[in-house]
Amino acid sequence: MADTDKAHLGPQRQQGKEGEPGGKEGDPGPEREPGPERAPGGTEGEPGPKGDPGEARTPVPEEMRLEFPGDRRLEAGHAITLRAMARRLPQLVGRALGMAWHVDRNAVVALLVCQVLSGVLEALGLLAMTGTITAVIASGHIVERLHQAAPSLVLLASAAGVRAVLGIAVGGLSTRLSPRISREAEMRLLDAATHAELAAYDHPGFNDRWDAADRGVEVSQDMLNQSQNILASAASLIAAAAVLTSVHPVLLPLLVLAALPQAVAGVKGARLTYLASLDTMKDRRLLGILRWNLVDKQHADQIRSGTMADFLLGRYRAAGARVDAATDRAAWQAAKMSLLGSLAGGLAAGTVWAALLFLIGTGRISVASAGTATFALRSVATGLHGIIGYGAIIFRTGMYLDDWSDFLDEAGGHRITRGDAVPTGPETVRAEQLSYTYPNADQPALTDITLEVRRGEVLALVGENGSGKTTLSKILSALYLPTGGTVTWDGADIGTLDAHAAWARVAVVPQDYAKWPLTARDNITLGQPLPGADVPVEAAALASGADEVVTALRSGLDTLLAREWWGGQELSGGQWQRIALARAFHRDAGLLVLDEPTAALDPRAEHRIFTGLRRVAADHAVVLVTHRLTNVAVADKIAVLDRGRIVQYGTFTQLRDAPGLFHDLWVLQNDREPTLPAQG
Ligand SMILES: Nc1ncnc2c1ncn2[C@@H]1O[C@H](COP(=O)(O)OP(=O)(O)OP(=O)(O)O)[C@@H](O)[C@H]1O
Repeated sequence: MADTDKAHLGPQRQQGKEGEPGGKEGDPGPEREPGPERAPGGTEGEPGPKGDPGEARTPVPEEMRLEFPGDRRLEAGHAITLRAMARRLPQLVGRALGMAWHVDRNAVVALLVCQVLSGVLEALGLLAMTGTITAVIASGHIVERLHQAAPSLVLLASAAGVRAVLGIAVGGLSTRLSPRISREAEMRLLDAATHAELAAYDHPGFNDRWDAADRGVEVSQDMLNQSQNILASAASLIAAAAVLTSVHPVLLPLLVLAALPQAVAGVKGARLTYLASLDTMKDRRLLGILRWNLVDKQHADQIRSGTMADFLLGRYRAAGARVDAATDRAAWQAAKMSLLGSLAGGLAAGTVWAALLFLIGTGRISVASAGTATFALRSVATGLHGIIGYGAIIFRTGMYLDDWSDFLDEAGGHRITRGDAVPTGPETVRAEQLSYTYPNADQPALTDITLEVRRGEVLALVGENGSGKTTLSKILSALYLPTGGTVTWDGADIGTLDAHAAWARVAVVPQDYAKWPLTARDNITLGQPLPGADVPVEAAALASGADEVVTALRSGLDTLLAREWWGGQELSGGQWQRIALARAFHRDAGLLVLDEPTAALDPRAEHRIFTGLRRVAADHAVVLVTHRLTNVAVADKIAVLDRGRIVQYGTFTQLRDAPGLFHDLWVLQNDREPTLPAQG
């Protein structure tokens, strides 16, 4: 069986948070945050091209480094503009609040109230500024002037104090909401992934989309902070703009114009960062996979015995260097952009200040109003800067979240869209001229397969490596749908069946069975106990030989099977295989698929399985995949596969005694005369 799932979602997600892919490391990183004093509680934080089979190919060494689909990169590059950002900002803030609303609506209401209050208080504070300045610069005795300024000063101080408290409340509410939003986003993503067709994993694009969506989960918790920073900036901007306009109407439009260059630079910076993140996605995934393989217990012995650590670390270093180089390039370009923006912004700001001086000089505004305008100008500038800066960040976050929601909409492009018929049985599984070609494969893995297995029968699939046995067993059990021909269960095409209901009727022991870090009982029942409590579990364990394993466990069925986990116990390879068999025998299924079910078993345990198989077959249609030809004597029918086609079909004795592939393999397997040392 070709193990295509080594780089699957599991390990990647596990490293996601601290390492890679999609982790923090190597991330081009968020842009520097604008206006830290502004926001209460703000935190940031194909396979190769399918060549023409007729063409001669130049062999290219295939590194674990793939190219990102160009169209998506282009799309993203074009999408990030100032206008697009202005259009999307309210939508993104709405989305963040919507997600938060779903998680905890009371907290969202409280958050919004705090923001509005904070804006109102800022406006009051600025207005109080005029009273204070007027009183302080008036003529008269200092005590009298201070007395006159007292109400404004009290208002100013109270507004600042209450705003500080509101800031703390907003911080607390965000801390409460953010992780919950992230978990909700992750739950939805995991749910979508488990509702994708199994074949999705064979499409290279699926992993890309998963990575991008996974990134969306990571940033989802930042979205609320970014939104509320924008809201805070907007609230104080509106308050200060109102005050500024009351001082003189020309000041506000001038200031908005002055902020434009920095807005453009901010958006361009966000675009560069996002594109760099897309460019490095494959290498970041590679880092994650390498990291996982370097520390995973399953490979720890082979890394040592194969002295592979230096080689793998070298690969890690090279991929990391590529990520760093791309990140540096983006950072350097963004810095240049930012410098230009700041220069232009500085010139524009100078114009605003000159206008203010002009207004004072020509007596159009009083000195007290000019004082207020100075503070309001600063507030408006910080507010604008906040909206632009956080806008650019949330815009980028929004792009990751788009990837996330796209994945949810279509389960990564592979949502299961089969029928809704609920199967019983199946009593008869039949393949008719079945063919199957893996995505992006040049050759079909199966061609023109016609066979049948009924309840009470054992059908064996034999053939050399890569002949298509595992693929066929996956199609018969409705895990894959054929790309040609049909597979029917009791006459119903498997494409018309409800997928989950169909899988509930199948018990599979795959070559690489899962070793769940659960108790022995849960490892057998898979969390789906049958009526009768432990009685069916014990019966399944007895049939598979797992009874001996369970008896030897410290707490029997209650023992946790995973030594890395606190209190767990570890099993040997063969002991695990007995548990995997018990799992299949326990299932209330009509079709039983056994793919090399005894590869790890000792002769006694193997004998027990095969002598018991006829009993098991009484209630099941059994498909048995094995290379041990003595074991297929138990089968009613044997299909011999060669390069995806059935080349022989018959009973054990018919095939063994007739010339053909089965006979050849049989002879080779039994050609084991011990070579005696030469007599000297
Ligand atoms: N996920 C996949 N994507 C692309 N090709 C695949 C995939 N899985 C298997 N194949 C190809 O399909 C063919 C049949 O593979 P399959 O695993 O069904 O063979 P098998 O007879 O079970 O082999 P083995 O005896 O080694 O387990 C092989 O050529 C293999 O390379």
